[in-house]
Amino acid sequence: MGMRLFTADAMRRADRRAVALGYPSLLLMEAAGRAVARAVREHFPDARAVWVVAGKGNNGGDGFVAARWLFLWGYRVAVYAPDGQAGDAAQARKALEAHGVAVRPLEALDLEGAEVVVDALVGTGLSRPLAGVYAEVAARVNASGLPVVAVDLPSGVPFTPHVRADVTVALAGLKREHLFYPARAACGRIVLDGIGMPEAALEAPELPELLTPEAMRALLPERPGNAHKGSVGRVLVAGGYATYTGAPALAALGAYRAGAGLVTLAYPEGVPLEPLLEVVRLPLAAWRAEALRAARAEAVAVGMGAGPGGPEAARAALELGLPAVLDADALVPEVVAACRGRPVVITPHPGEAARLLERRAQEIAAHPLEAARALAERYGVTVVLKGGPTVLAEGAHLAVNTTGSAAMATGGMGDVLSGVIAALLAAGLRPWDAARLGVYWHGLAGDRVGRVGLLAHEVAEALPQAREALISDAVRPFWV
Ligand SMILES: NC(=O)C1=CN([C@@H]2O[C@H](COP(=O)(O)OP(=O)(O)OC[C@H]3O[C@@H](n4cnc5c(N)ncnc54)[C@H](O)[C@@H]3O)[C@@H](O)[C@H]2O)[C@@H](O)CC1
Ligand SMILES: Nc1ncnc2c1ncn2[C@@H]1O[C@H](COP(=O)(O)OP(=O)(O)O)[C@@H](O)[C@H]1O
Ligand SMILES: [K+]
Repeated sequence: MGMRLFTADAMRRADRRAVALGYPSLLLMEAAGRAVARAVREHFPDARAVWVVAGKGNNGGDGFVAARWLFLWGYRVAVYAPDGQAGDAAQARKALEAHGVAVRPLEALDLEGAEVVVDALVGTGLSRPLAGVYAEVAARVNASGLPVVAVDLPSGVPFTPHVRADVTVALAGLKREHLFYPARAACGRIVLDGIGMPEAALEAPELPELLTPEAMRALLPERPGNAHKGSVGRVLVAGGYATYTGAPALAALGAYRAGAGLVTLAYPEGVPLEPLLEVVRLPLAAWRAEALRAARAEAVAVGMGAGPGGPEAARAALELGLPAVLDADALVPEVVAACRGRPVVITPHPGEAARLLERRAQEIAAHPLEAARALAERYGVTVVLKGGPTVLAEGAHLAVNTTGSAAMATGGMGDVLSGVIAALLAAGLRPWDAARLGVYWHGLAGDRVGRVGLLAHEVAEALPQAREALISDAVRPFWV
C-alpha cells in the first residue's frame, strides 16, 4: 500500500475505521503519548525536566500519556491543562493523576525550571485560530526559547499564532501541515510514529500519495548487462535561444545522468550552445518535425530556454508523436491544450501554471494540490507542479514529493528535471511513473549535495550516486 498524505478529516476517518476493526482508541492514545515521551528522551538526552501543556481533546490526552511515561522514567514533570476532558483524554488524565501528578490550570503556567516543553494543546482538531489563554500559552512557550516537542502538529498551525516546535511527532500518518509551508516551518524536525494503527485503517487511495524510497525504488528502470546506447532510451532535447544557451544543455546533462543511452540536442542554428562532449547536436534553420526525426528518439523534452520560439519548437516536437516533457517556453495554453490524452508531462512552476490556469501565481503556490488537479483536469496531461514541495497530478491521482529543499531554488534546476523525466519516458516508463520517479530522484540528488549554493549541474552530477543509494536501500525519508 502506498503512503498517503492525510487531512484532519481523513485521519478522523482512519481513526474510526481502526475502532470499527476492533482496535481500542485508548491503545492508540497510549502509543501516541509514549512515542512523544520517547521523542523527548531521544532528541533531548540531557533534559531532566519536562513541562507539558495540554488541551481538552485527544491531543491533550496524548500529552497526559507522555507526561505519565516521562514521570515513570524519572523526569521532573509539570502539567498544565484546562478542565473538561472527556472520553480517552479524561482517562489519560486520570491515569496520570493516579501517580500523584497534579494537573494545574493553563493560566498558572510557569516555565521556570523547564528544560523541554511538550506542546499538546491542539492537534488536528483545531477549528479556528488560537485565541485567549491558548494563544498566550503559545506565545510564552515560543518566547521562552525552550526546546519544544509538538504532539502531532505545532498547536495553532496552519493559522497564526502557533507554537514553533523543534521536533514534531506526527501520529499515524503525515498531514498536509507537515509537508506544506508555512505550517511546515513551524514543525522543526518531523518524526512519524505509526502508533500501531492497523494498515487497513489507513488505506485511503483517494488521498495524495507520498513518494517514498520503497515505492520509487521499484520504478527504477533496470539496466540489463547487454544494454547498448540504442536500447536504454534515446532522448531528444529541443530548445535554446539567443542568450538561453545553458538550459537545453542542462536538460541534456540531466537526461544522460538519469541513464539515457543517447541524447540529441536540437536548437536554432547559430545559438552558441554550451559544449557537452557526449551530446549529438542538431542545429536547425527552423523548427520542423522532419528535421527532429533524425534523432530517432523515444522521448522528447522541449521548451527549455526556447524563448519566443517555444511554442513553435513544441508543435514540431509534438508532431513526432513521442512521449514528451513540456517545460518553460513550451508551456502556453494553445500548445498544452493540444496534448489531451497523450503521453505528455508538463513541468510548470507556479508562474507558468498561472499562465495555464489564468490565475495568480501566489494563489497557485498557496494551494498547489488544487492547482495541480485543476491543470490535470483542464489539459488532460500529467502535471508536475514544481515547488517546495513539488506536487503531481494525473487524472484523479495526486502525489507529493518528499525530497528536495530550498537549496534547489536556483536557475537551471527545472531544466535538469525535464531531462531526467524525458530519460525515464525514453526508458519506457509511463508518464505517471516517469514524473513521480523523476521528481523524487532529482530532489534526492539535491539532498545528497544539499547546501545553499547548489548549482543545477551539480544536481545532475549527483543523480548516479542518488540512484545507487536508492537501489542499495540507503535512503531514509525525512520523517524517520
Ligand atoms: N489520528 C489518530 O488516529 C489519533 C489521534 N490522536 C490525537 O488526537 C488528536 C485529534 O484529537 P481531537 O479530534 O480530539 O482534536 P484536538 O485535541 O486536536 O483538538 C480538539 C480540542 O481542541 C479544541 N479547540 C479547537 N480549536 C481550538 C482553538 N483554536 N483554541 C482552543 N481550543 C481549540 C476543541 O474544542 C477540542 O477540545 C490528534 O492530533 C492526535 O494528537 C491520538 O490520541 C491517537 C490516535
Ligand atoms: N524550496 C524548495 N524545496 C524543494 N524543491 C525546490 C525548492 N525550490 C525549488 N525547488 C526545485 O527546484 C526546481 C526549480 O525549477 P524551476 O523553477 O523550473 O527552475 P529553472 O526554471 O531555473 O530551471 C524544481 O524541481 C523545484 O521543485
Ligand atoms: K499540538
